Amino acid sequence: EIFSYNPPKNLSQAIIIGVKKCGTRALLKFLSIHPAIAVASTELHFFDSYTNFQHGLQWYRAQIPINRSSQHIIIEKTPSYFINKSTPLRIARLLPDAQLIIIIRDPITRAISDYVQLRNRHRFYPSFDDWISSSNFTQRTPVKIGCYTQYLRRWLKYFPRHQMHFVDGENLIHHPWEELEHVQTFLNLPVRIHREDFYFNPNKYGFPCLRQTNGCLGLNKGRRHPVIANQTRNKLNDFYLTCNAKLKRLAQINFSWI
Ligand SMILES: Nc1ncnc2c1ncn2[C@@H]1O[C@H](COP(=O)(O)OS(=O)(=O)O)[C@@H](OP(=O)(O)O)[C@H]1O
Repeated sequence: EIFSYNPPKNLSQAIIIGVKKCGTRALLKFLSIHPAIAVASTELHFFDSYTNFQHGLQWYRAQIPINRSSQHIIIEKTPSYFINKSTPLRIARLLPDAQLIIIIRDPITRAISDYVQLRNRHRFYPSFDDWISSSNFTQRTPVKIGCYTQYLRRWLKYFPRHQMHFVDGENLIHHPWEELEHVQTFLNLPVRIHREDFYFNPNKYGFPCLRQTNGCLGLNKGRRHPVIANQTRNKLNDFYLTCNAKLKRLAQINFSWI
């Protein structure tokens, strides 16, 4: 039954499939100001949860209400899709034409961001440097995720490269309008999001916000990061060197931090 749903004509779907802690929320929020785009306000976890998946595509689509008649592209973001084993096949079966948006950033910064989130949830937690000093540091999920190619390979089995778009999460912080222009072009949309739509907020460590009410992200985004030792950085740099080189080839991208 769930495979028999026919999407309404003229409605296309894009999904921000990840990556966790790379700026997925900022990207979705910024895209939501485009007149043609409707977004899901929460992470839907439809394709990575067996229970949610049983609700079927009709349920999924109902989670993304269309508020304006101009809206014809619906977008949701669930960062765990990128690393979830079942998700690529499920999306390929149900939404074979979906456009996949993948935001990635410097894996070291990403690992620190993931670590800060974990530390906030636990009362006692080792420092980042101690955490990386252990011999099995590459097995820690926050470190592993930053080796993006391991997961990207799986996606490329189900989707051609031209159905994917990579966003530079570092540049989204410094020049959001540039990254958004690329996304709008990828989605075949006229460019409606411009430099004037943004300002940099000194109260949010200089992160960009939209020039509108509630235009900044919430307090759980843009957290303070710990300063890390050179030794830690070098260790992570060595680990990510091969991953990044593979990424450059596999994704055919050339971001400044790769
Ligand atoms: N404009 C703006 N405002 C605030 N934060 C911004 C922005 N752009 C990118 N970022 C970075 O996004 C990081 C959080 O990424 P995600 O939204 O993908 O996190 S999550 O996976 O949904 O938890 C978040 O990570 P932390 O700095 O560790 O909080 C930010 O570095």
